[in-house]
Amino acid sequence: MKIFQNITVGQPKKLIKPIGFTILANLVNVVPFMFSIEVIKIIFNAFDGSGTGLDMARLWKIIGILFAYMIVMFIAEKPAYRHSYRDAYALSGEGRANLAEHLRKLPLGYITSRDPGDLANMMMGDFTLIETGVSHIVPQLFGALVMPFIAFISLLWIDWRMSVAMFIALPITILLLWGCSKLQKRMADRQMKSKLDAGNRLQEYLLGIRVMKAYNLVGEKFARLENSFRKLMKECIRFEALSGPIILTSITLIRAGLTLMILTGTYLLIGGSLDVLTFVMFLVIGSRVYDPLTSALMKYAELRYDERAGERILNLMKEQEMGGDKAPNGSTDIVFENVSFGYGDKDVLHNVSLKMKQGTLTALVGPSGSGKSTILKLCARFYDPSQGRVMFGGIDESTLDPEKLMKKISMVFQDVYLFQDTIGNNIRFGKENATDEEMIEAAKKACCYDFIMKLPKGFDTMVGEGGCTLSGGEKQRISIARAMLKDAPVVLLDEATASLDPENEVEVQRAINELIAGRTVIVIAHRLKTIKDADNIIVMETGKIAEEGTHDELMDRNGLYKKLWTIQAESSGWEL
Ligand SMILES: Nc1ncnc2c1ncn2[C@@H]1O[C@H](COP(=O)(O)OP(=O)(O)OP(=O)(O)O)[C@@H](O)[C@H]1O
Repeated sequence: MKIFQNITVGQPKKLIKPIGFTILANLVNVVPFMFSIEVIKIIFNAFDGSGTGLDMARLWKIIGILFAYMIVMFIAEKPAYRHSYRDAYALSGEGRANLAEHLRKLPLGYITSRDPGDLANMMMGDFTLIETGVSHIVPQLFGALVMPFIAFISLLWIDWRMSVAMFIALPITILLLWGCSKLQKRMADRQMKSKLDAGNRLQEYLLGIRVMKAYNLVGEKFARLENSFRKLMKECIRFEALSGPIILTSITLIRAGLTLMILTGTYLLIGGSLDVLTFVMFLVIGSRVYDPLTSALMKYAELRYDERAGERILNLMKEQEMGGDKAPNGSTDIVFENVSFGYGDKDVLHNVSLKMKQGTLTALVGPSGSGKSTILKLCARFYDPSQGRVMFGGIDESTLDPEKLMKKISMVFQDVYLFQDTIGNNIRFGKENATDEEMIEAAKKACCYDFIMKLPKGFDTMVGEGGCTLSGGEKQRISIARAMLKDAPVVLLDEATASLDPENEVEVQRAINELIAGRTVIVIAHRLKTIKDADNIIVMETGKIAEEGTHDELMDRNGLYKKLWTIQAESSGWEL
């Protein structure tokens, strides 16, 4: 059934053990109940005026059995619990890891189009719902049906009329719950959306608090946050207002079975077709038989959340990963053949053809938004082109295994992200099994050794979330050390020296020169002075190649490059 498929994120077999153990536990719980009926019989026989004495021997035997039962239960319950929960936690643990792995393999375009808060919520919140669903809610619902089922079957033999009266409401209740499930699912959906929206608003509020203060936007942004909280509150109340009556009606229906049975029993007793002992037995069973079911029903509404959580995860898992299984060959020539590409509906590159030869330095220049970063991203196969081909060493990149391709490429971006880890480990992301010597060597070449050694714990110093405790230039050099350690033959570089102070700029430039020596390099240059000696300069304009050539050739051509060069030279006081 789809609900079990969803709740277990496609592994319904993981429900077998939790349900099995819960049913077993409920079956075993029937034992003392059966014995209490036996005790009633013994007492009844002793005091029914027939002169039979109290069967003490039998009573002691029952007490002994119940005592042994308690000990066995105590010993057996622990492993049963462990087994049933282990599968649920394994499911969410493995599921989270699989989802993270899957996200990594999806095209970057998909990830950036999704809300990060939504993805994080799926990873943590939705899997927690799955855990509870698989370990508690589904097994408890199944387990709760065991007692009524056994009681119904056994009581049918004793008196079918009483049994039917007692249980007639149960199938009606199940039908009612099933009938309302679609509506509940829709409400759970709306509530989840509001929860997500409130989470995003909160994240925006906390991250942007500095800007809000600076521009006096706190009132406006707070109103947005408050509205989203209010909407969430409304959705929660709406969900409860809908679920509450459904659950209460179900519980009332079930309890009505007891009243109906008493009515039937009284009628039959008066009519002489039912004896007192049987009536008392039904009364005792009727007062207890539905207890587990009513308490499980209280949690029934949660099942809808769990189902939706699983469905969201399954839908994400269905997203197509980037294909390709070929390995790159030795060549690192990169060629664009009539490449067009856009982000969603927005066309960014139009029929671009270019060649970046192995061992050369190619510079991409052009106005902001002309498509330079997009070319770098296509080189690294963060996306596949919508038309044309990107060839790496003569092989179409869309047929290459993305991970094998990335082994050949180092990237240094402007916005460096450092993980919340030690500086040493942040550099080691370049090469996991690097020795300390290799790491230190890379740090020295990237001009970051000296400042790292001045930090309280050197390479063991923790970097704050997002690397906020280091300056922009320091973060840049750490990312260069990382790329240095990776030692890939191709370097993609988004030149980041423009925003640095002069001292940091010199250091970063020295580090970059070390990194690119002898490799195939594609660099986005914001300051043309730094790429004057490039083997080839590609000038981009609105997603097309406007010009191409060496610095001298482009200067002679008197086109966009010369115009950009002149503007920069005038504003910075360079000499032509
Ligand atoms: N993830 C994205 N989603 C949607 N549009 C994007 C995305 N990334 C870039 N763009 C758009 O694509 C166009 C080209 O962007 P790109 O970053 O390639 O230009 P660029 O030349 O590198 O600019 P800059 O020099 O300012 O970094 C821009 O209009 C930009 O707004």
